[in-house]
Amino acid sequence: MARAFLLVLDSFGIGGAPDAEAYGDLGADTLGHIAEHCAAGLGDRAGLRKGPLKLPHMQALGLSEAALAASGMMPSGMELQARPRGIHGAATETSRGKDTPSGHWEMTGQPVRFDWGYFPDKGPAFSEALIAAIIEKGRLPGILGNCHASGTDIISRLGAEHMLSGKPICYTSNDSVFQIAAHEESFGLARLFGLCETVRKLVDPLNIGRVIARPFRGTPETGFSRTGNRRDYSVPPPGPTLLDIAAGAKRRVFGVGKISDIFAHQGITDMRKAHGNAALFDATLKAADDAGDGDLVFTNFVDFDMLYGHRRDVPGYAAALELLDSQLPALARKLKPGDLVLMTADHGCDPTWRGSDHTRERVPVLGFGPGLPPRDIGVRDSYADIGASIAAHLKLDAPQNGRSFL
Ligand SMILES: O=P(O)(O)O[C@H]1O[C@H](CO)[C@@H](O)[C@H]1O
Ligand SMILES: [Mn+2]
Ligand SMILES: [Mn+2]
Repeated sequence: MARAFLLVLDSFGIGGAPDAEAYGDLGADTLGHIAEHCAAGLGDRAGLRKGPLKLPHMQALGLSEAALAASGMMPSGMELQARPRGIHGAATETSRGKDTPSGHWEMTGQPVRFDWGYFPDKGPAFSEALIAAIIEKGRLPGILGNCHASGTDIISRLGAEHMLSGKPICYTSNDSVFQIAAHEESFGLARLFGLCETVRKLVDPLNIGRVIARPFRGTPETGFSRTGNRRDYSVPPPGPTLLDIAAGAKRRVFGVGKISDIFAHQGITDMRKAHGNAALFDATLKAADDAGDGDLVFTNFVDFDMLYGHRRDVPGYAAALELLDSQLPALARKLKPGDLVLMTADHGCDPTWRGSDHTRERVPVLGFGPGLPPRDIGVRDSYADIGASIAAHLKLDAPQNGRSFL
């Protein structure tokens, strides 16, 4: 039994989703395209990284095998292992949304079988009635934005007007999200969080997955940048997840990073916030020190998605993968006999793809632990097999969906 660690490399898809065409994502492949660009010399950035993508530890576990199984193609510059050392394979998403909550809930045993509400990307995104209610209940002079946008673009475009007018910047994407960007000082952080709670209630009837606070700082002269105080207001998962089962069995469930937000704080006993992938890794190591037999440590590494995938930044994404890969031995050294580490992703966000949204892809499933035998688990037909396997490992009741591969 010992402990289980579930590491989500947010948006680290490996291509090959059988339904990608329906999302306009046929051929999208986050790993494959990063590797291809790096091999062609298009992943270099002075002072950051250079040359082909190097992920020796994930490759040793069987990442190339997983990618080949998922997409039918080998990532450029990566080779098959004579003998992969880890659990390796891929998983296909059954939930219809290619968003963060759908991916995380499915991997913990609750696929999303309903359709989320989305806002249109032609014309105004939000209805007049919704805007009027937000203005009234939020006591606002109005709103800015009201469109699909990339969050970094829209604050550089509207940040100055926001500071002058006091109107928050409201925008969305192809995900089921209502995002609110506001200046931490001129608008106020607490006020932004309060507004998000108000809007959360207003968009509940529209079945919107998340309201997201996007605080930023800066001036029109120096430019604006987002801070680490992002907060997600998610609806709760559609049923009990692996986290609820573990917490109900009196196990500790460490939610590192935005995990707690994604699960609307349900089933988390220890919330550990950290800003940036490096700090998230350190927080995971600290949780490894604190977790006891039967406990679960669940970390989301958000930078892959937020800083590099959505920003279509190949060198940044490649460097972040290489950093995480280089840190894996430090986690391995913290493991005790019987521990299990599973690494996966929640969706893709191919940094070479058009637009700035997520991409429908399969995800890798890699696993290791002291004495854990290597195993090809093939292509799983739902992410839910991940949660089912962790439940089996921790000797917990099985979640409602998924089949254990252990
Ligand atoms: O462009 P930013 O604000 O980073 O937004 C991105 O982040 C949202 C939530 O993760 C996604 O829906 C996508 O639109
Ligand atoms: Mn995500
Ligand atoms: Mn995202």
